[in-house]
Amino acid sequence: MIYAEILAGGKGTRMGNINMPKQFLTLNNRPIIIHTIEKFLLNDRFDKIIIVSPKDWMNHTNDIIKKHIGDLDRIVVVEGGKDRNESIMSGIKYIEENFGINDDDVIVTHDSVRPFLTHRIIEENIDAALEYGAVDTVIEAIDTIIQSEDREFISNIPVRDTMFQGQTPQSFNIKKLVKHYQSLTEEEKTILTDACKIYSIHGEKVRLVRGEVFNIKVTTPYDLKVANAIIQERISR
Ligand SMILES: Nc1ccn([C@@H]2O[C@H](COP(=O)(O)OP(=O)(O)OP(=O)(O)O)[C@@H](O)[C@H]2O)c(=O)n1
Ligand SMILES: O=P(O)(O)OC[C@@H](O)[C@@H](O)[C@@H](O)CO
Repeated sequence: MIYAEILAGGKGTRMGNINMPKQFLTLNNRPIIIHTIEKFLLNDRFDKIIIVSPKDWMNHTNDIIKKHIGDLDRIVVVEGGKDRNESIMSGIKYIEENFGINDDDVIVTHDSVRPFLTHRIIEENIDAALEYGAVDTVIEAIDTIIQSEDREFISNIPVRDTMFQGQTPQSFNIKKLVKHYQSLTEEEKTILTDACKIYSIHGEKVRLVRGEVFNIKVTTPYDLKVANAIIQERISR
């Protein structure tokens, strides 16, 4: 089975003073998360599309899906966890309880607040997850990346050609992901800002898929302006 998991279990604190998590803010009159879900619905390889939502926003999530998309068997809303990786695991728990996990099942996980991903990115994630078992979506670093251990002076300037910026989707063989996640210590879990690190921390290979510069994560009020500009530019084409 091939699953999509759209991560919307966060609060969006860096967006500042908003009265709802950022994934529910609108772009061109439709919630950001709806734009994202629609990209996944266009791909018929997904057996199930799991949406992970904060507990208090599950009704709202179901309501806006009904309103903007309709009542679809392929979509289910489940409760998120206290951090992003726990939210990923909540979706996997749902899969385990309802369908069981087979050796070759894969999951394409994606930030609900990256509404501009493309069909190509999704397709390449599915194919690479089936072949390699772990996939990250990245773009080449445009700026030189500066490393500073003390945050005051440069400790290293890595060769830029070897530097990439991580986006999503991140896609995994589900059995392997569960195995690796369960073997992490509690301390290791707290330093993970990224699901692929669950693999690299164990020295495991993760295949790269090229993302797009416009596949932005709507994190701050500035990003929201950029996202609106992208939408307006697409409407006027
Ligand atoms: N417990 C969590 C935390 C985050 N996410 C999701 O992971 C994605 C990327 O995370 P981020 O941009 O950091 O979202 P927030 O945690 O909501 O933002 P902030 O850190 O500003 O509070 C978002 O779609 C967010 O909803 C999630 O599913 N469960
Ligand atoms: O650390 P943050 O909460 O900003 O983001 C966590 C993830 O969403 C992030 O690792 C992917 O979007 C890839 O950049």
